[in-house]
Amino acid sequence: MSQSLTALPSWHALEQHRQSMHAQHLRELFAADPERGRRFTAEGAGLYLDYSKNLITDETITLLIRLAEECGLAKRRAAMFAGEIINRSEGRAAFHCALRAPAGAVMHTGGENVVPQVQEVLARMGAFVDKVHDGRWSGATGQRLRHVVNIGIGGSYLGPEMAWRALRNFRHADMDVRFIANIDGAQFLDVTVDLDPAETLFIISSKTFTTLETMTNAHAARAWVVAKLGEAAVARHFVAVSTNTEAVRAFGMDPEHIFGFWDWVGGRYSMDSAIGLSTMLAVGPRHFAELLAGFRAMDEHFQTAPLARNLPVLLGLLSVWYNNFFGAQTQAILPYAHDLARLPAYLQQLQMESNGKGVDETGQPVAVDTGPIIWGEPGTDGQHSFYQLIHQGTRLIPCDLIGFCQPLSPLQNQHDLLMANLFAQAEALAFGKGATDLRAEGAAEAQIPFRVCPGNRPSNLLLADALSPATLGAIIALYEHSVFTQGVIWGIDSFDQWGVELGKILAQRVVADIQDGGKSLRHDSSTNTLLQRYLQRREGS
Ligand SMILES: O=P(O)(O)OC[C@H]1O[C@](O)(CO)[C@@H](O)[C@@H]1O
Repeated sequence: MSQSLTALPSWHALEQHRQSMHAQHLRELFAADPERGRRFTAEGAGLYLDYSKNLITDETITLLIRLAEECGLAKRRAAMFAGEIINRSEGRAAFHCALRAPAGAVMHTGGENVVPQVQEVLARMGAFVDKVHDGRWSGATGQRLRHVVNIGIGGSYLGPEMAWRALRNFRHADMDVRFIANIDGAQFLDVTVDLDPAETLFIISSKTFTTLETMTNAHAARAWVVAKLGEAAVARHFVAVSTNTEAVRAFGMDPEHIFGFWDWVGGRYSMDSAIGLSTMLAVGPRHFAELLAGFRAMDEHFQTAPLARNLPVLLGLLSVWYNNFFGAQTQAILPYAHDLARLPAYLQQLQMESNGKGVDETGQPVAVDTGPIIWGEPGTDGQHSFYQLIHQGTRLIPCDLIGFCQPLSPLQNQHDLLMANLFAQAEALAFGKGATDLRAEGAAEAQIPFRVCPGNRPSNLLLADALSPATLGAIIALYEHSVFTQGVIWGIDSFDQWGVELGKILAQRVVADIQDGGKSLRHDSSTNTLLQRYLQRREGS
């Protein structure tokens, strides 16, 4: 696919069109078209996208849409929603859209309508959450379980942690949710330091139930509970979320306490599956249902809106535009919402694990760059740190700025100040400030080269009314489908992640080497020397 990608008529046309964009500046594009800020907008699932401050013209969008058509986006999208095996290297469907299908919908994969199973797990989750909330499910000593610790990593952690923070205003009054992901004991000790095992419920979240970090932390948690409450307490203080029921049983957990999901749910696409149990414990079943409704609304928009007005398609194609035609290597996610502090980290896995691929679906090397590096921090913090490089540095960094009209945490006029910064940054990025304006303001001539902000730095601005559960669901599904759109253009499998396996296997070998005291080191000279030094010095002096 990717060999022929560069041979597509639309790709050629985009290359030529890109040349014609060299001399264009957003200042002129806006001056030439007073309607630009209204025309280059789209709406769906409660989200308003202003993409007018991108380095685009009408022709750019026409050509990008043509590219999507020539790459068969509509057909690939239909295949995903039909539960076909689109994750070919793993022989699986990527059917996360079935997780938010309404009860009664019919969605087949592998010849089976999976909606009843999804609904059954959701109902079990809801019943369990209600019991924890009203105290019918208590700890082994009869005390209320007020603290939930989710043990999981990657897709079994980033979504739940992001949602715990994002939905701060919707939390059940006395639920405290914490997360242990890292195998570094520092995190376990830090998270549990002030917890009482008698009031703590652990959720062991792992699709495979084999992940070293998660299994190690799960055993540490088990020992921590057993030390205070005895072996019999495990059943009251541990539940599991996994597709691997056999392994959960082997861990010693009652099958009744397993909340399952399916191999057609990728880890990084699983926050709306049972992996969201900690989210449901945090915000309750009703808000969790609203979160799913937000995902669903964006699924519907993605399936039905014309490509040129389709939010995920536009975002995905704009990413391709900068990645492949401007050589942009990174993309910044800048939420102007403190509660979305972990969104950049969440989207990092979603985008980089999905589209960080060097071969196409047929196993041939790709001919063009694929997934960009995703990074970011909430505004306004980032403004006082790395925005300098975005405004005046030598690299082009397309930015997604995200804001909300209504504050859920009103404090004096601070929301207006926050939003003023958001709008001002988008303006500054696009239009900058030239030497003429600086001179007119009386800037010292010697300072002018340092003070000029060239502008012409692209951004999307995503605006929603409030950071509600439904809005969060819509935002996540927006990025899921944007990532999908990009993957279709590049012709890659966005749903496997073979690249992370090698490190896992080598780590197991190194663990064995450390355990036998380095007697038979068979690595390269660098690794051997590092291990020897570590073994000599790890006890300290
Ligand atoms: O849920 P599991 O199976 O423990 O895997 C955790 C994470 O590890 C990965 O496989 C990558 O190492 C991710 O894709 C996944 O989200």
